[in-house]
Amino acid sequence: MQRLLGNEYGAFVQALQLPPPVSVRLNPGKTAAFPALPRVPWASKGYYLPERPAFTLDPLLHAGSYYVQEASSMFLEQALKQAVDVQQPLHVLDLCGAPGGKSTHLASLLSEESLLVSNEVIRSRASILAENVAKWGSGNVLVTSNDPRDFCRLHHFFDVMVVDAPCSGEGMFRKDPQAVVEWSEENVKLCAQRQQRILTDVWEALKPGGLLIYSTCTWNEQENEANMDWLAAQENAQSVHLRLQPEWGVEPSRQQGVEGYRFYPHRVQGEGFFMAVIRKAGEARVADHSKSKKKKYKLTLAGKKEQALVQDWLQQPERYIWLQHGEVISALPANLFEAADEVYQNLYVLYAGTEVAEVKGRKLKPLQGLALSQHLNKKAFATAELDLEQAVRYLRKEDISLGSSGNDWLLLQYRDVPLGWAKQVGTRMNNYYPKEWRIRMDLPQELPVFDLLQP
Ligand SMILES: C[S@@+](CC[C@H](N)C(=O)[O-])C[C@H]1O[C@@H](n2cnc3c(N)ncnc32)[C@H](O)[C@@H]1O
Repeated sequence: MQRLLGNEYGAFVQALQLPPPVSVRLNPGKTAAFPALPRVPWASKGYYLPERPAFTLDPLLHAGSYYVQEASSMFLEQALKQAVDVQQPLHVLDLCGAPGGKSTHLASLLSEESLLVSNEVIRSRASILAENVAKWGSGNVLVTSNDPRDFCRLHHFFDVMVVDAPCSGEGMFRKDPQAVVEWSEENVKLCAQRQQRILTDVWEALKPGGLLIYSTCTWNEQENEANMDWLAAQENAQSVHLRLQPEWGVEPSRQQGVEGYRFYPHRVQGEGFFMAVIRKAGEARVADHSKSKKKKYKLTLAGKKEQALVQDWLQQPERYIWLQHGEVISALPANLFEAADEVYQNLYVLYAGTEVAEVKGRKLKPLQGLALSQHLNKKAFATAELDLEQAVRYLRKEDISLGSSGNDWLLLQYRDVPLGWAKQVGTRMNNYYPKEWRIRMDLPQELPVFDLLQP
């Protein structure tokens, strides 16, 4: 580091002793709030908080109104906005997706006609990714759990690929003491080799003219510039230049042909991070979304009766195609059918679009994905507003009582933002919050009040 930083090394070491900044990114599909907080300069919805609150006790976090994300990582927004026309319908891959920071960010930046495939190879982590994607509620994401090598089956499929690679984590040293314990020169070498393998494996799935956005949370050159130069030389790919504002403090870097962007804690309010963007050789082509007549599809449509029942549960139902997988009915933007089917043919899909309902005999049970969808038609359901304590107890999957009676599904909300479903049975209320998602921490005597989304 001393070699890389020269006379800035002292300031760098000092910054490592300071507490890491806390930042969040708001979900524009769920809140129009403009909090009176300092902004993350390179991300339109990123804000710094003065200290780290007990986020777990804020119902709006569980509702997907915001995501707690380290600020440097939000630079992805600049790569995407500067290097791609995000108004176009795109096929985008987030290869190393869990827990979902970059995927939820991508979901907010892409158009509704775009398909985001959000992948995580480790199955247990893929479930957390699916949970965060469902909470974000954009409805145009397929969550998959595959090894990078499986993506070669999707030949020239993606316009953009984000590879936020597993790395030696030097940039996380002040946030995660375990990263310090695990660091060794040998591990850096192994990480660099694994990254090369991952990049080689997925390259085939990128369209000619497509973009690769590569990032790590480490500083050594082997895992960063050297890897990008190696790939660009091997594949004849071009470096993509991003414009930086001097006040951001982001440092451009270059070993050979590819320009990278470095984030140091003494220069930016964020953790250590590296990003580079390269373009695959060849002509860019717009994705063909037309439906082929001869093809045998893997996706099955929901029956007419079921479709009729769920139709008005989403706004603008004509935008969707209604799928049925086992007992689950999901909605997918209709223009994505062909592309989604191709993904289903080749990969293991864990979550698709918006999970709307489960077929229970002749009845339908609304699902959590619907409650948290940005496109939910609230008018189709009875709603009830919870106070903070009721909301937290609901999210702990405790029994709560609102003193009402009835016999129907209730959409429970906190500050007008949906949290999930309950079913009234007479005066009793059954809590349908997903068991795996429940808050497990013990409650303090007094709950903190969050004003994060207040102006
Ligand atoms: C830096 S993290 C991704 C963070 C995520 N992009 C976000 O913004 O929330 C790297 C991810 O790569 C996954 N991973 C580990 N080994 C991998 C491999 N061989 N191929 C692909 N992904 C791998 C890890 O499980 C981890 O979830």
